[in-house]
Amino acid sequence: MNSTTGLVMSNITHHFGRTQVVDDVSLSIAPGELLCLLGPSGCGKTTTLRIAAGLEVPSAGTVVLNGTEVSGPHAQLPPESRHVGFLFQDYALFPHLRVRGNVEFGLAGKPAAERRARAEEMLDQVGMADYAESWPHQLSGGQQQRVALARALAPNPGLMLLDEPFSGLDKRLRDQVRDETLHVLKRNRVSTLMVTHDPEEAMFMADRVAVMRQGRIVQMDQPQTLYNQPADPFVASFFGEVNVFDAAIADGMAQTPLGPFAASLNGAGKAQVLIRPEGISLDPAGGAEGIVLAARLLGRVSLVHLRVEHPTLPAHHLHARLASRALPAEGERIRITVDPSQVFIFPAA
Ligand SMILES: Nc1ncnc2c1ncn2[C@@H]1O[C@H](COP(=O)(O)OP(=O)(O)OP(=O)(O)O)[C@@H](O)[C@H]1O
Repeated sequence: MNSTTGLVMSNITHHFGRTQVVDDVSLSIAPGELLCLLGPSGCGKTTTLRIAAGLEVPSAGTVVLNGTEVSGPHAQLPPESRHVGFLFQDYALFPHLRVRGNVEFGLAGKPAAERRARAEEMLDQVGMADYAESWPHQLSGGQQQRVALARALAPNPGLMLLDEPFSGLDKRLRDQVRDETLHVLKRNRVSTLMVTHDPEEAMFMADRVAVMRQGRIVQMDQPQTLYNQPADPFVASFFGEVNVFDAAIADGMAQTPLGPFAASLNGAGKAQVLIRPEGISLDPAGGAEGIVLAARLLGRVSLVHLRVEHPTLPAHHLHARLASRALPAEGERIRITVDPSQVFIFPAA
């Protein structure tokens, strides 16, 4: 990417007192790209976003925004000079201003007619044009969040920063507002850094995802690459439950109760084999047999608890997610097969 556009954060490190919470983070966001920081609570996502915003001064490293150093040895610009837009869970609308006044707020200094036209354009984009004269307290949570998005985008920021912006909404509304937000951000081609702890949300929103753990970026790539080629067990299991087997490697194969799987690890030794529940399917010709302990329809998929036995390896309790709605009976013996693309083998920890 051209280093004069978008956001470039280089070797960012940050300490609170003696605790290091961001550890040598480097990332870049191209114009119009949406990058999600994804990770468990306390891994340093929000601190990284606050450093990009100018709300936190990093202990070391540089932040360059659209070609200008905004944080680093030569400059430390305050948030209001960075031309960034914010959308936070609790970034409330100004209660004393009507919806129109809220959206016009960031346009101070522009002629009144221009402010009004821009506010109307943005309210129209987020489907809130009919509410311009409403007060914030008259709106639902989802409507307020749409107005907050219009307000943040109205000044045409060079970067949008979103911190768990949908977590205050209930699930149904969240899905809808999330979808609308993605389309509005993409239509406006604004570079966006978003923080979430929800892998599904990251995959829904992001062009690329940076998975963070203990202040470091563990893997940064397109969502499908993270899902299909996770760098380590932490990334693999962050995208959903996995069945875990401790396995010995013999002749390049990891030995599990579900059969051997080709392992490209060097030499013999011990491995950790992770198998996604959706990688297991019923197959009368399958090579492994399981006893059904329980089976539940979860909606679009069924979850089947299986006990798998093996002549020489310990028995294993595992979960299979089946697309089928026909549930096997408790106690039934079924044959299963495993999709190798849903099997990940790493050296044992
Ligand atoms: N102002 C502060 N002073 C001291 N410690 C802080 C401060 N802000 C955050 N921390 C600590 O830094 C660590 C990283 O916090 P941060 O908010 O960046 O993580 P996060 O990944 O965004 O987690 P969460 O989703 O829970 O907010 C945490 O251990 C947190 O307690």
